[in-house]
Amino acid sequence: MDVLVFGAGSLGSLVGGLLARQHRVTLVGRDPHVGTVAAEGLTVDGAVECHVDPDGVTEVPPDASPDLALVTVKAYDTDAAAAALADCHPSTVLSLQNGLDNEARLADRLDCPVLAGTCTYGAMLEEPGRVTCTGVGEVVLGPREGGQSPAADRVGAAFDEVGIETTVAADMPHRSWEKLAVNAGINATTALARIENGAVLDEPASEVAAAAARETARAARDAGVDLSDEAAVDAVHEVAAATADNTSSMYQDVLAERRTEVDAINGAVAERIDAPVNRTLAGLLRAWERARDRR
Ligand SMILES: NC(=O)C1=CN([C@@H]2O[C@H](COP(=O)(O)OP(=O)(O)OC[C@H]3O[C@@H](n4cnc5c(N)ncnc54)[C@H](OP(=O)(O)O)[C@@H]3O)[C@@H](O)[C@H]2O)C=CC1
Ligand SMILES: CC(C)(CO)C(=O)C(=O)O
Repeated sequence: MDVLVFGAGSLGSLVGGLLARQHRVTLVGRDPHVGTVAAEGLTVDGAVECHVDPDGVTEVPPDASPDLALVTVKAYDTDAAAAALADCHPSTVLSLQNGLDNEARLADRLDCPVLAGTCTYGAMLEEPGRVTCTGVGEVVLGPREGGQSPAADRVGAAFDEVGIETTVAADMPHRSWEKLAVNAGINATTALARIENGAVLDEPASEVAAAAARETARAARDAGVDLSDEAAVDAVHEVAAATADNTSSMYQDVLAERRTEVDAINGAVAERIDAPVNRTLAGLLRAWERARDRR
């Protein structure tokens, strides 16, 4: 399979690197990382290890026509990804991003099947040319509207072939909303309280996280997806326990003074329904982002 990874930072480099064990892969990202990959190859270390030689470029090549375009930019760069991919007419697109609506925004601009995905692998770009797998998890993917499709089966088989733990799912709307509830509960709470994921199991953080997850479940039901409050809160507890020592991606962003994905997570819930907890969490993170912009 000819795979183009748009947004070869931490996650894109890990998944692209693993796919490059069997497939022809082009990493589109930033220098000096992609230049180093082009010159010296990509090293994957940590929980999975390999050295591979994908192409590394800063723009989608003019002659590209990939079988699969993998979107791994942050949620706030999704529209730019869609614009860049529109010219190369990929046969299939898969988003592995966190946050709501990434797939819908890609589908608005692209004339091919857009698959939804969730990913619980952990990845960290340590230095140009080297990405660490900080935890083996699972990729779940399928048609964004639910059901089955030949495109989802083909991509699932390509991931399986290189040893990525993969499930092709017929209920992606439910799974995407459940992942959103986990991120809505854990990410902003940990970023604002400056705690590791495991601390979300204890009061008073647990009540904040559970309230954000329950509101997310209500927004899911409002959108026609059957996610109960109890299932959403259970998912937060399961993930917080399984990733107890993790610094959530939003807490990492705050520590590194980077923009967060709060608009696509808590902000997206508060945009859809009256959700005071998510609105407050989003407001506090946005206030921090504004102060950061002024510094
Ligand atoms: N890292 C992880 O373990 C996991 C991440 N995710 C999700 O995956 C997504 C990506 O996360 P992550 O990999 O950590 O993020 P990164 O910021 O590490 O990677 C995204 C990369 O894409 C680059 N990029 C953005 N726009 C362009 C462009 N127009 N052209 C070329 N390169 C571009 C960014 O560069 P620049 O910063 O310079 O713009 C950055 O290097 C997020 O939605 C995240 O929530 C999900 C599960 C696990
Ligand atoms: C699952 C979780 C909460 C793991 O840290 C995550 O997706 C994130 O940090 O963005």
